[in-house]
Amino acid sequence: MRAWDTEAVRCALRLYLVMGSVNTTRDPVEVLHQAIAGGITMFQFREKGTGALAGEARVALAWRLRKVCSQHRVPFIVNDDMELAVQVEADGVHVGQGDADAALVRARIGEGRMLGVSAHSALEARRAVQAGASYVGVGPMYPTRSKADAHAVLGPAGVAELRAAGIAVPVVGIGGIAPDTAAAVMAAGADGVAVISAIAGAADVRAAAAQLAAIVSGEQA
Ligand SMILES: Cc1ncc(COP(=O)(O)OP(=O)(O)O)c(N)n1
Ligand SMILES: Cc1ncsc1CCOP(=O)(O)O
Ligand SMILES: [Mg+2]
Repeated sequence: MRAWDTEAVRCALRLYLVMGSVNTTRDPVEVLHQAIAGGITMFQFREKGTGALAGEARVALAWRLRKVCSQHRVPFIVNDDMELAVQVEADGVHVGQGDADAALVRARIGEGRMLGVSAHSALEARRAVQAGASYVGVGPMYPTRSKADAHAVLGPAGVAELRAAGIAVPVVGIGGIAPDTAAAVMAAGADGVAVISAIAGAADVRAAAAQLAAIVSGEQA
């Protein structure tokens, strides 16, 4: 299992697709192929919400998506479920403040995997780092329809607050991010943006990913 040092994590966070079967009307495997072709740098399997797969069907989809990421050397993260992450040999897990305790997840997945933790304040971010987080996900940056129980909108100021408090770990912004807002999240101090609908819901997935990849790399305004 590849060890994920801080700079490798920072690079992986650049353009981070988060998706499950409920986030697209197409085959998620094909969407992932197109997103990788467009330039995503990490993928998170987030199978939750109304209509989400469960049981063997969920595990089977996780394996299919995991194999696509392996073929293209794109890091594969599992949302919430540390046992599924271990089962499908994921590169990491992402948990929120209402999920399993970050320190317990770190102990379960070992030091060779990434641990992402959601944070809505510098205090939560500091506690996540102390628990062993490899990166923190901060949001929602903007209003989102992809997470029914989202925290109050923070805006890019939520990222700037962490940096002003001296939080130096890799940070990714998430929530309602689109081509016209991604640059502001990066300018606030994020190392990358995490998106669901801006890519998974796009008519042309590859083009949507490529546009965001150009923006976060500074090649396009
Ligand atoms: C990269 C990233 N950041 C934040 C989240 C949100 O996680 P969480 O607060 O646990 O909410 P759910 O996604 O589990 O509904 C995330 N998934 N990924
Ligand atoms: C998982 C998650 N965590 C905070 S907002 C959000 C949903 C992001 O989805 P979208 O990019 O479609 O707004
Ligand atoms: Mg969660």
